[in-house]
Amino acid sequence: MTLKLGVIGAGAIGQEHIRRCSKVLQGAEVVAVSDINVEGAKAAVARLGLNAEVYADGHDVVNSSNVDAVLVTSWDPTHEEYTLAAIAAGKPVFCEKPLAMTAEGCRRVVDAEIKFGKRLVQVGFMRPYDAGYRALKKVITDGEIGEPLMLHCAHRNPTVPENYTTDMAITNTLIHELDVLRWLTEDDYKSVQVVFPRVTSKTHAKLKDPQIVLFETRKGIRIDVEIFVNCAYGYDIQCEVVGEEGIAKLPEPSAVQMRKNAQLSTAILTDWKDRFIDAYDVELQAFINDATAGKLTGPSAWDGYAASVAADACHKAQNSGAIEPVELPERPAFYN
Ligand SMILES: NC(=O)C1=CN([C@@H]2O[C@H](COP(=O)(O)OP(=O)(O)OC[C@H]3O[C@@H](n4cnc5c(N)ncnc54)[C@H](O)[C@@H]3O)[C@@H](O)[C@H]2O)C=CC1
Ligand SMILES: O=C1[C@@H](O)[C@H](O)[C@@H](O)[C@H](O)[C@H]1O
Repeated sequence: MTLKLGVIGAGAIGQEHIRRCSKVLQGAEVVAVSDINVEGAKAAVARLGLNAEVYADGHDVVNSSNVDAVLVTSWDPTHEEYTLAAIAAGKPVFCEKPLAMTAEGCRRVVDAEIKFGKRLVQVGFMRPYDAGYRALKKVITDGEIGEPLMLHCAHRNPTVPENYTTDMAITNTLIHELDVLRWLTEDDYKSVQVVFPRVTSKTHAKLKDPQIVLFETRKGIRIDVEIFVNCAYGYDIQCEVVGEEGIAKLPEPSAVQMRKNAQLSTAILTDWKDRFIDAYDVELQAFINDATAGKLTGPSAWDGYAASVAADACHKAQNSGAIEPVELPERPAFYN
């Protein structure tokens, strides 16, 4: 069976996901695409040589009788609305991160899904599908470094556009760590503080950059995450786990080592599309397989909610400068 996909949002990642679902992965076909920029969507469909309907309104994609499952790849503030619409239509939906702009919004999705009575939502947290993070988790769960005590992490982008603001460093960027570090440590956050180092001259008035986010987990692990989205030199994701018996570090992406002009060097990637290209393939193949089988198993609406509860606390901490509690309610049995 071929799963017929409708995609809402044909920008950077929308086009990447349309390409991989049409040209790389098995078992799916993109039959409908929408974007408020209809001409852009038409151009993307034509470039890939697809035979897909193009709509201006994402709800037409959700409600098309030709569409079996939906990918939401439009701007962050539109995710909740389209995900709720897909649930109302009883269609599986892969929603890019964040699931919603606030924990309250994510909770509406969780409640709608529970009311529907079956998992329909996978959130686009791709890092748990990344071979490097999976290898790091295995080292931890195999007990090779003893119990984790501290994590030192960094999320660095070379640059961001003018419309990227201080709060987006949390909702749009740190949200990946908020999910993957829960998954890695099998723990939840207890409290958070945000501190602002000296501001880079490469930022603009509405973005304080860099930021350091400090967590304590329920088990007492201390985590620091540097978010630096105008770091200039590359796209760089770091994660080091300090355990009782040793240290484990996220592997660097593979790159050829060069000896040239009296220098030893390895290139650093500059684009998120390349850094996690394999992980995106694996996460979407999993969604296609699971949606076809009628049983989703990837990052859930609850995971989206848990990340957003922590994100809300981070926003509070950005403004207060204080240590703020992260209060995640007990996970409903539906998500066990
Ligand atoms: N998992 C990951 O690593 C990544 C996830 N993302 C997420 O994917 C989403 C899209 O990001 P990008 O592609 O980088 O942004 P983008 O700005 O390149 O593309 C977004 C597209 O959505 C369209 N759009 C906006 N509102 C819409 C609406 N109501 N209905 C239909 N289309 C609408 C825009 O016209 C634009 O073409 C964001 O939510 C972002 O957080 C983005 C990059 C990487
Ligand atoms: O999700 C992503 C972008 O939306 C976000 O803007 C970047 O900061 C992240 O590194 C990237 O993975």
